[in-house]
Amino acid sequence: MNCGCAEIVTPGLLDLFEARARMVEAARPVSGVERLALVDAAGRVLAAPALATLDMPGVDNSAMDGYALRLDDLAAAPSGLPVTLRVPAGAGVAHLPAGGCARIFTGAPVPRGADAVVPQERVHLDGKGRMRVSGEVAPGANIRRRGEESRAGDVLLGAGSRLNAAAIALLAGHGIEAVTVHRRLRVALVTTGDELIAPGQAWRPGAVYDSSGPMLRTLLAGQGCEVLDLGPVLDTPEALAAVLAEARDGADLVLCTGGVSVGEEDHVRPVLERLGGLDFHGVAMKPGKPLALGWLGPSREAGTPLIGLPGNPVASLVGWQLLALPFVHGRQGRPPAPLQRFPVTAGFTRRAPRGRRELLRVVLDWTGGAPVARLAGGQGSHMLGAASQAHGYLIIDADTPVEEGHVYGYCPGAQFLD
Ligand SMILES: Nc1nc2c(c(=O)[nH]1)N[C@H]1C(S)=C(S)[C@@H](COP(=O)(O)OP(=O)(O)OC[C@H]3O[C@@H](n4cnc5c(N)ncnc54)[C@H](O)[C@@H]3O)O[C@H]1N2
Ligand code: MOO
Repeated sequence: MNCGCAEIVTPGLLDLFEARARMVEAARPVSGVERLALVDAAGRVLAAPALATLDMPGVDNSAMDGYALRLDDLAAAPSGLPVTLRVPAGAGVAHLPAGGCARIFTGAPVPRGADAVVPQERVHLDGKGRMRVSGEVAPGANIRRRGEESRAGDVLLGAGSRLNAAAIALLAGHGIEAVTVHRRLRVALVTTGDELIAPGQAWRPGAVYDSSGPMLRTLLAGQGCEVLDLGPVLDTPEALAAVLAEARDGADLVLCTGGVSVGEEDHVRPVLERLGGLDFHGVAMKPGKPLALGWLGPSREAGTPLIGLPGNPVASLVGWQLLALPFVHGRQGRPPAPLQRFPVTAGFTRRAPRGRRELLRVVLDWTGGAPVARLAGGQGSHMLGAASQAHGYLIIDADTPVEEGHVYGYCPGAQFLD
């Protein structure tokens, strides 16, 4: 399957991983922190480590619904132990009287003196309220020990950690009510193109409904960014320069789509060079080739960074995920993360991408018990259908054909949502 485009080998393209490293290197964290209630901090990035307030677990407690006992008492009472105590979750730490055992529930404090918990499935209760156990019981069985996960004062999450659902739960479990987080990143979004129209506007031949704008707004919102929406902009250098000058003030990053290729209607690069400077332009990736990083303002240090994503929507998506996202994370104070990849077998053949790495939109088929990558649909960089269905990308090195049954690097899409 191919998009029918002629393959052009462009000299001087930056290697994908080199471009990613340049993005990481260029991304300085923004200053400014705020104190937020934990419940309002989902998706935000910690600006200071979060410390354990308690030993976790706070007390020895039961991992099972069952019976807490002393192993010595059990060994000494072949006809069973009387149930002399009942410990529900929420009870304080009791004492287990010698010669008896305690009915206990998951999470309830193990009474002092008990050295094992037996799950109720392994217990027989006779008519006299005595409990007998089948099988061996190991010392410490089914007891979650105080402090086995962390101790009071330990670092639970370092500065730079994103507060995902599990992180929120971890801090909530320590009774933490408020956290210090980096302020939201302000991103100015500029879509370019005379052809772009918005939903509700009448379509005419040649017009294109703006799909990258809504896509990028969704992606930015998913990263907790504040979006200043400044598009669509007409394809003239004057219109673009005016919008970029406005975008520069008050944004931590300007994200542009379209107009970044080499035609005379593509003004991003020349305007960027006039209003600031260019770090790089052109990456050996397919889709996503004409991606640019630069800055608006007097210098890289004092200016506002700009990432120019290609106009084709799938090129924009891939450029965002592999290159813009690590930059956004760096600006948010998150540490760089490696691109997650693992080997997966291709279930199709395909001609070699010329001169650049190709990121094929694939789904993983598990029907044979091991994953096999299949094309998710048409691979043109204007074809959003496959991108919307794909589980991830099969990464094909430049000038390497895809052969069915051979193994290639698979890059899961879920990593870009974190
Ligand atoms: N002679 C060459 N032409 C092109 C090259 C090249 O190397 N030499 N590279 C091609 C590649 S690869 C890509 S990717 C595109 C990117 O071009 P631009 O970034 O300049 O994007 P535009 O020309 O403005 O638009 C391209 C395409 O995408 C549609 N588009 C743009 N914005 C949106 C949007 N917000 N929503 C939906 N669709 C959008 C636009 O209508 C065009 O069809 O350049 C190739 N050309
Ligand atoms: O091949 Mo472009 O990079 O269409 O995205």
